[in-house]
Amino acid sequence: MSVTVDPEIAAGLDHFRTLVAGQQPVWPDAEHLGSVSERLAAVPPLVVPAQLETLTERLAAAGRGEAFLLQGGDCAETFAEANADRVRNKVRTILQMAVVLTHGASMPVVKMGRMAGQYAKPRSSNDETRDGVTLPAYRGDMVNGHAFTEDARVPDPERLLQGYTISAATLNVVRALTTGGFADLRQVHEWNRGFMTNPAYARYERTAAEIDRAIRFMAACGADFEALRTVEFFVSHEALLLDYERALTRVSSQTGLPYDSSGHFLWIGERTRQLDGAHVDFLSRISNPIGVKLGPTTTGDDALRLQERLNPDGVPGRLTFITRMGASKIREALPPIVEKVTREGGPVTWVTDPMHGNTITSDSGYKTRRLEDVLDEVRGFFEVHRGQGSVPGGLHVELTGDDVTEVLGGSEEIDDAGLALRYETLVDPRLNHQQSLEMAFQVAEMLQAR
Ligand SMILES: O=C[C@H](O)[C@H](O)COP(=O)(O)O
Ligand SMILES: C=C(OP(=O)(O)O)C(=O)O
Repeated sequence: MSVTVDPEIAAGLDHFRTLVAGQQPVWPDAEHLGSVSERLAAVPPLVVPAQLETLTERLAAAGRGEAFLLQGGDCAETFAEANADRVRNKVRTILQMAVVLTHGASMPVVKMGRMAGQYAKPRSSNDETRDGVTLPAYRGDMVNGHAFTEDARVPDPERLLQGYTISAATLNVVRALTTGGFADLRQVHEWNRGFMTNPAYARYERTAAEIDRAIRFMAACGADFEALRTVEFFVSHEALLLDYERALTRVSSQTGLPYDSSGHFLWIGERTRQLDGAHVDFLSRISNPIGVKLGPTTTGDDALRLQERLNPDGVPGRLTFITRMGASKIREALPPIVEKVTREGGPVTWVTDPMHGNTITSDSGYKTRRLEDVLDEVRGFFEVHRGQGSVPGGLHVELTGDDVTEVLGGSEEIDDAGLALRYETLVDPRLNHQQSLEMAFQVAEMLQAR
């Protein structure tokens, strides 16, 4: 008698439940979580396997130095800001940065949002205390509310369903923008409209004028520009809430492989990358392209073991290491890691996150970062890879398309007093639209030198 084994069980997708999972909310009602998980297991996927294969190829190209990954978006997306304006502003910022990079370095740019799913956050502390009152920390809109009240801070599984719905709606806007004409390269001037008063925008305008001229020249030569109408755009988030990620995982009837349909690219954070932990186990079993954040305490052995565990077959583009060392540490901390993985491991796409190792508290008490530190870490990243003969394959940044004042510096010289003007993030500080463009111009120069 033949026995049919459920493909999800055969793939060991629930093995992570036997392991330690860091940074999980304490859900007050296990039955409620169970019923939400069942509902999520039946919803349509947000992404499909063919897109994941394409992205794996793109990331492999970035790993070989034939493309460059630009991954950006909010630290913590919120449900309230999942509206057309905010999504459009972020997509536009990424498109503008990509234009600057492509133009400056003649390099295809793989465009990816930290978007449509970035609703859960790891925290340094489980609690937050204000004026003698202690409540559970805010862990992202997919877990609890940001308001400092007892009710809001209780983790609520219904938020997982809301997160799915809002991810779907966000993805819908992203698709409409990237395939419906807004992202057409012939709109390169239009994206800058209303932003013309500072040096980064003026510089962007000159780049746009050159691109425009080149397009008009090619059009006059009879070139077909239909391909410029749409852009390939992927979405990503931290795979933190394993109950959600597991419920969104489907086994493809075509390939027989499990894929997590919650986003194209998923990463594990610095706080949950333990080799014997639940997150590494779960990500080792899905076939999406995946990333791991590596902080300054990572050893070469840690990185090598992760590479062996998460990409045992050495598939190019499957694994991205996103290093986030801090500007003052990267030049010492990164070389031994790159050396070990390059000498003894399989293919890896190396990406820099110059945000998370450079967080400081300003004198007035804001959690912030200095743009100069952020840029210095990117510079260090390029220097280390040049020294090691490896490839700096991409940039991962926390940014917004709006004129917030959360990061110090830039040509508008945001200082400590200026932070108060428009400090809106619920967790970590993001580059604003103009700082993002400034960064793109500097990174384009580094890429050109590469
Ligand atoms: O985005 C990264 C982390 O979630 C964040 O830095 C944690 O912030 P905390 O130290 O305020 O908890
Ligand atoms: C938490 C994050 O980063 P890290 O894991 O690098 O601290 C993040 O990118 O939101």
